[in-house]
Formats: sequence, structure tokens, C-alpha cells
Amino acid sequence: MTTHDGSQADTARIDIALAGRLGAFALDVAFDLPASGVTALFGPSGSGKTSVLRAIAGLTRLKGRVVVGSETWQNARTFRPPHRREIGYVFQEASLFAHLTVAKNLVYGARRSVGGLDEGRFAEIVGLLGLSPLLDRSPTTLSGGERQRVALGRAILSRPRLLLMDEPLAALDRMAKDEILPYFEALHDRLRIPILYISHDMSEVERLADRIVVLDNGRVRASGPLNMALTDAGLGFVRDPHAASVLPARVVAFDAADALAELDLGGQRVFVDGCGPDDIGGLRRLRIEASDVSLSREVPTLSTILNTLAVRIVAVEPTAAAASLAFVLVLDGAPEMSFVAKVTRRSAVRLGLAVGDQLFAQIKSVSLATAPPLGK
Ligand SMILES: Nc1ncnc2c1ncn2[C@@H]1O[C@H](COP(=O)(O)OP(=O)(O)OP(=O)(O)O)[C@@H](O)[C@H]1O
Repeated sequence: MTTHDGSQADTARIDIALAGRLGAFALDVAFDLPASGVTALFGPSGSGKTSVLRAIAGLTRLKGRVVVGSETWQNARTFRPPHRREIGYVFQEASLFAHLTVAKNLVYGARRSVGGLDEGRFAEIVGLLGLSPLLDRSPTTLSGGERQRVALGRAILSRPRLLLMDEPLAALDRMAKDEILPYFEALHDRLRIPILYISHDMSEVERLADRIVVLDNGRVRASGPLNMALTDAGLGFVRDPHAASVLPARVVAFDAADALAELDLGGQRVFVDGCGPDDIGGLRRLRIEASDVSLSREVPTLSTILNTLAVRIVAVEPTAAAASLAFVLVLDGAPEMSFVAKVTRRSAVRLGLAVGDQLFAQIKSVSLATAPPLGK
């Protein structure tokens, strides 16, 4: 499933191929990243995610290639040490200087950058991350979520060629995560920095990532656009109890009386709340949970469900629950747009559902990320 975005300037891509042993663990990975956007490095505990990041940073020496745009950080002849790789690193626990204020921690990041402190950029990042009220505080007085926002700001201000984030939200509770995620999302399309984001939390990945590299036991199982992986019958995400799809849709109208926005999804219409008139023309990221999708042979009429899409079944898979099947669907007229429906076996048999059937999918709930759309 490895794909290449031919439209991106290939010279700016990041090309990674690393192999070697860490004790008994064998790592052998190859993947590339576009020049901007968030790529999730996803896999179970022990699959090698942190080891890959450490090797990209030059902290662990493995054989292979790390090429960032026109710069070769590592190949068979070259090995740049970590301090000569322009990387921003955000870890699970923010490592801020306790004796410096938030502002000074941020300035430290900016001063390390090639051009030194750029006040316009400083103000922009402070604004995007909501750091103004914190600037005079000591990091020791901040909440975990606030510390991570400062750590992220400091990393960005160092103007890295690549931002590596290793489970930056893992140490936060649900409330702190919900508070910080919108900031991460807002940064997503403002930054022209490629981000490699480690997570084993798919809900985080669904909110933030454009692309995904799936690791399994030190190997790349798949690499490509996020929704391709989420709806790939062979990869297994469709069988998950919380299987979901993430699709880009354009806001085309807003009905103030009903407070509903109308979005174009692959040439069909969906209605969602959470947008306003100012969003018209913009792209948004829709998340559709498989258990919110039901299938019908006819256009459902007397139903409270607002969203009905014409679809075709392209695959069927068992799920983790014995009573249910996962149907991978593509939109009529937009076969590149796929999503998943979780349906009971009993209903599937009753309707005689099979690959190739044209149907109508009713979507009970479409959630809208506060954030920008998926990239390419
Ligand atoms: N320096 C090392 N020496 C020996 N084994 C190592 C070393 N570094 C990593 N490993 C092993 O490599 C494997 C992958 O570890 P790694 O931390 O990269 O996984 P991970 O996917 O990031 O896991 P987690 O999600 O739990 O953080 C593990 O089995 C680990 O014990």
C-alpha cells in the first residue's frame, strides 16, 4: 500500500531506510514522508517505534539512509551526529528548563534555530499554542498539558527540518488530552514542517495524522494515506470495535435556521453541525465510526437520519465481535473515498449483502474534527 504523492516536491521528501539489531530485536524499515503534514508511526508496544525515531535522530546508530530534502544525514559513507541533524523532539514528558520562565524556554528554542530569534514567528507560535498567559510562569507551576504546549512551541521555534513527537499526549489524562488536541490540530496546516508522530492511540491518529506508517515487530506493514490504511481489509483496522474512517469534505453551505452545514463528500451531500457560515469553501475532516453506519437496499425515506450516501461494497471482513461483519464501502462516483460499516451477520444474511452490491449507507453520526482536513 505504499504510495507516493507525486504532487509534492520530491526534493523536499524525507526518505528513511534503516536496519540493524538492538539486542535481540531486529529492525528493518523503509518509508518516506512528504515535506509537510503529520505522519503517524503506529504499532503495538515493542514494535520498534521509539527505536526508529532514535535512529532518525542519530541517537542510535543503525545502517541505512536518512535523507531530508536535499540533505543526506546518513548513508553508507556519511553519519551526521545528532547535534547536526535539525530535529525538534517532543517526548512524553516535557523536558523544560525549570529555572527559566516559559518565555525563556521558548526563546532558547528560537535562538538555537539557524536564523536566530524571529519575533514575528515567536508571536505566531505563542498565539497558535495559546501560550501568552503562560509566558512569565515557571514550568514547575504548569499543568501537564500546558508543559507539552510549551515543549511543542520550543521545538517548533528551533525551526527543525523534521519534528519528531514520541507519544506527546500519553502521560496526560483524558481531559488534558481533549484540551491540548485542538492546539495540535490548529498547528497542523499552519506548519510547513514534516511531523513524525508516534502513537498507539488510534483516536489520536484519526484526529491528527494525514498518513500512517504501521509497524509490526520491527517491520513496516503498511505506509500511505491514513484512510487507505483504516479501510484496508487486509490490515485489520476494520475489525476493531472502534473502527472508523476519516475523509475530507468541503463545506458548501450553511443553514442558519437549522444550524447545519452542508458538505460535499466525493460529490454527495452530508449535513453536520459544528461549522459556521465562515467555514464555507473550506475543507474539513470527517470521522465516520463503522458502528454508526447502517446499510439499506432502498433509499430510506421515513428516517430521522440525515445522511444517506450511495455506496458500493468492496470487501467484507469478520470483526472482533462474532455477531458482526465489517463492510468496506466506496462512494458512488468517488471510489477513492472509502469507509466502513459494521453490520450484524443476521442483517447481512437477511439482505443477502455481497461484494459489488450497490446500496445506501445511512450515517447516524458524523463527527467533525475541529481541525483542518486530511492532507494528501
Ligand atoms: N538499546 C537496546 N538494546 C536492546 N534492546 C533494545 C534496545 N532498544 C530497544 N530495544 C528493544 O527493541 C524493541 C522495540 O523497542 P521500542 O522502544 O522501539 O518499541 P516501541 O514500539 O516504541 O514500544 P512502546 O510503544 O512500548 O514504547 C523492544 O523489544 C526493546 O526491548
